[in-house]
Amino acid sequence: MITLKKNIHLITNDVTKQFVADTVAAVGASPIMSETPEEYAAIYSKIDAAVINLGMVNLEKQKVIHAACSEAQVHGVPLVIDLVGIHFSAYRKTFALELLSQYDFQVIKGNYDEITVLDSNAQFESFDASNPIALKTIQLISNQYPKAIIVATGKIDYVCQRGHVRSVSGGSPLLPKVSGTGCVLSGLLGVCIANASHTNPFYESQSSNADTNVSLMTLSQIEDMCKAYKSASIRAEISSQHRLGQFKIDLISEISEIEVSI
Ligand SMILES: Nc1ncnc2c1ncn2[C@@H]1O[C@H](COP(=O)(O)OP(=O)(O)OP(=O)(O)O)[C@@H](O)[C@H]1O
Ligand SMILES: Cc1ncsc1CCO
Repeated sequence: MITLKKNIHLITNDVTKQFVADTVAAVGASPIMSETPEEYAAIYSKIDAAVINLGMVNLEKQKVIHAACSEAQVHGVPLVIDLVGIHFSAYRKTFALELLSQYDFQVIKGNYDEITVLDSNAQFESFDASNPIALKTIQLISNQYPKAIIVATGKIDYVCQRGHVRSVSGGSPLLPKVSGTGCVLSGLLGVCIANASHTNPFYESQSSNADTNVSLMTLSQIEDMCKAYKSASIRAEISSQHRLGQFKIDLISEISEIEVSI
C-alpha cells in the first residue's frame, strides 16, 4: 500500500479543529484550515479533497462554506460533508439540505440521528447515536443521493451507495465518549476520497453513467477506512488501559499507523 501526500481543506467546528488537523496530518496528508474565501481560488488549485463540517454554523460560516463548495466544483475537488447536529435545529437542517441540493458531495457522513434526518418520513427523536438505523432507511437515503456514498456511524457503521450497503462493526466503546471522534472520521474520509480520486476516473468524468465497478471500489476504500479507524480505536483502548484522556492521545498515535490504500 502506498500513501500519497494529499492536501485536504477542512472547514470544521471550533471544538474539533485541532483534533481533526492532527489526525489528518497523522495519516500523512496536509490539513489546510482556511476560512477565508478570498484565498480559495488559489488554495483550491492545490487541494485534493475538502471536508465541510456543520458543527458550528452561523451566517458568516455559511458564506464561507458556499464559497468553498463552489470553488471545489470549479476545480473538480471531491467534497465530504459531515452533518453534525442537523437533527437539533431546523436552521442547520435547512442549510444542510440547501448544500446537498446545490453541490455534489462524494461522501455524506453523520451519526444515525443526523443521517436519519435526510429521510423526511423518519420519526427518530433520540439524542445520541445509540439507535441502530434501519437498513431500509439508509438505502432509501442513498437512493436520494445516488452520486454520494452515505456513511452512517455508531456502534455499527453503515457505508452505502445506490442500495449497496456494507456494515462495519467493532470499535471501542470509548469512541463516543470523546467529543469529535466522528469529526475525525470525516477528516479521514476526506483523505480517503482524495486518494481514491487519484486513481479513480469516476471523479474525473463525474458522469452520471460512471462505471459501477469503479464506484464500488471507492465504496470498499471508504469501508476499509471505517474498519481501520475502528481497529485503531481498539488498539488505543488496550494501550491506554481504558483511561479516557490517554485513549484520545493513543488514538492519534494509532491513527498514524493507518495506511491509506490507493
Ligand atoms: N458504541 C460504539 N462502539 C464502537 N464504536 C462506536 C460506538 N459509537 C460510535 N462509534 C464509532 O465512533 C466514531 C464516531 O461515531 P459517532 O457516531 O459517535 O460520531 P459523532 O456523533 O459524529 O461524533 P462527534 O460529533 O463527537 O464528532 C465512529 O467511527 C463510530 O464507528
Ligand atoms: C460542534 C460540537 N458541538 C458540541 S460537541 C461538538 C463537536 C463534535 O461534533
